[in-house]
Amino acid sequence: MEPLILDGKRVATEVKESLRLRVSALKEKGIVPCLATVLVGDDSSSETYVKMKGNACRKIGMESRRIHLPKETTTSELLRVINELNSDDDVHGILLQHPVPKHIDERAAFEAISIEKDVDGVTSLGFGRTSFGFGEYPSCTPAAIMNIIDYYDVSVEGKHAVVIGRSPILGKPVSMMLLNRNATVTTCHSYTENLAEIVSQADIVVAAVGKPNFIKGEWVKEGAVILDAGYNKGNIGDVDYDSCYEKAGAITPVPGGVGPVTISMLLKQTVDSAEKTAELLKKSS
Ligand SMILES: Nc1nc(=O)c2c([nH]1)NC[C@@H]1CN(c3ccc(C(=O)N[C@@H](CCC(=O)O)C(=O)O)cc3)C=[N+]21
Repeated sequence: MEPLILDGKRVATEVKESLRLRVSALKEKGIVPCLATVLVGDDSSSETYVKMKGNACRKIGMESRRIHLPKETTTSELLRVINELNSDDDVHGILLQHPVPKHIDERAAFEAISIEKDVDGVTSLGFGRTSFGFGEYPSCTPAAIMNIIDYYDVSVEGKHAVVIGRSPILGKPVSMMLLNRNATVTTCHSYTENLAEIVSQADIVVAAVGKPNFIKGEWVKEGAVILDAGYNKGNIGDVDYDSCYEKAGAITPVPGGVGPVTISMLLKQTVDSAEKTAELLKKSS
């Protein structure tokens, strides 16, 4: 049987439609939700992603402030920029695009983002809260995966979810979020032995390795739900789509799957943050 195509574009469009109304309501109160994006260096695909994020903001009436720093930027210079954004009341969310050039301490830069503005869920505090199940802003790609799962009513409780990848803003937090929804979670990574055998036991497969077409259809159980969070050069996912299509019960395409929803989650969490500012202003006036 042909799998259900999990249409991320459609999910993202619905999320963004609902945000438009919230953005106009905020603007009536004099608050323009604003996301600051920080890009260091001149990696062309990072530039494309950051542009897409800024454009998506403007399309729904939000503001985006784009900060582009040269590749020679030092860790302390980057920290200073982040601290300025932290104390700027007009900025409701900060996104530091990963990866930064190798000489920069990326973890230190992520940690410098204040928790109120960590709409991209990159701080250890944000991760810890998300893991405990009360985090306000989970990382955007994990949030997107959960959003797609919910939109299509994929059942999670008691299911075996196999996550391939354990990065701090993708594999690790999505593993925790699935665990919090009562899945049985296996997190695989580059040291995992018998990967194919583990994947073959999965009801839900989340691919987050960053290796093009890595997950093969032969590994996958008939009827499994496959979510491809991989982004590789040339818009190629981590899932070998054609072979997995034959086996899957449901599958996200690339492009048009997890990616667009990731951006809509970033916008949503920035609007959430702006609404909290509005609440605080109301209380203090
Ligand atoms: N701090 C940080 N947070 C991130 O969330 C983050 C990051 N760094 N670094 C890079 C990755 C990558 N990422 C993507 C988001 C959307 C698409 C996306 O929308 N892609 C479209 C196609 C893109 C195109 O049309 O060119 C699609 O899949 O349909 C892709 C990739 C967010 N990331």
